[in-house]
Amino acid sequence: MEIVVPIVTPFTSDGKIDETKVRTHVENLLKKGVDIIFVNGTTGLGPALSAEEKRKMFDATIEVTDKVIFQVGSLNLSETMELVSYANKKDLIAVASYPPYYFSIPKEFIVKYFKDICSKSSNAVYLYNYPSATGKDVDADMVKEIGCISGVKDTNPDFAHTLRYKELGIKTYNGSDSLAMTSMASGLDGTVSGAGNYAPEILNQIRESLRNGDVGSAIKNQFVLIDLVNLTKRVGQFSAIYELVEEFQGYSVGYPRDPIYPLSKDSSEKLREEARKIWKK
Ligand SMILES: O=C(O)C(=O)C[C@@H](O)[C@H](O)COP(=O)(O)O
Repeated sequence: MEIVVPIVTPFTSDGKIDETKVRTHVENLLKKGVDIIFVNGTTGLGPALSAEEKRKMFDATIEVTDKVIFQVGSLNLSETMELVSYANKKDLIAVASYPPYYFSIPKEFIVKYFKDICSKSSNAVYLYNYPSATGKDVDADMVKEIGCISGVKDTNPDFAHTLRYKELGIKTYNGSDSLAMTSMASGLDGTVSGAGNYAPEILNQIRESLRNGDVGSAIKNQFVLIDLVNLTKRVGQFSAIYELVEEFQGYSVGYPRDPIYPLSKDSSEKLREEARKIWKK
């Protein structure tokens, strides 16, 4: 029942990565029971990061822990390969990648993309499958055809789709916050939860309740998480997370970066007030 958090990327007001804030955030999450840090994911605005910025996020995180999944994917394979090679010299759990997104490409290209990454990587290679964001579904049959994927984060409301990967005997996580409890209760290896940035305690409470057979409490906390996530989606999920980390964890993780605009002062205050009503810490 692992808790994996795809961390935010803390930017300064002029759009640079603030490595000190990365380390502070990672240290706190580990203290709060998070097991693995996923860098350069969706919540980390991965597709908006340059290769150098992805590397910076990875370097800042591995200063604190080697329990890291390093998302390296991009639409420039040579950049991705540079990051894979860079990771070959480091200690981490795995490199990961979403499939090439935006462009309509044949399935064979996706298979080749992951085979190319595997051929370069001395680390485990994980798939980040997020069909609603990338427009591509690299399902269990494709993973079998690729033949070298040893883990997957499947952000998918279709839990049966996620279970199919587990049949392959690979590390399997679901990346939907609304399925955090199900992911931990169902024989997957755990949950990947963006909400874990600001509410790691809730994920831990769900896990402890499940370990104690207290499904009632687990579901109650899952509903709190769902309500918080739905609240963030109403104002801009990826900007709202920065606000709620400060509100609930007590430190700043800087700002998002335009065009993922920071919330206005008024929106931030309203969000925080609503969030405190949902989660009476
Ligand atoms: O930020 C990441 O890399 C994640 O895994 C979480 C991501 O898959 C996404 O934010 C999940 O959104 P939903 O809970 O599916 O609305």
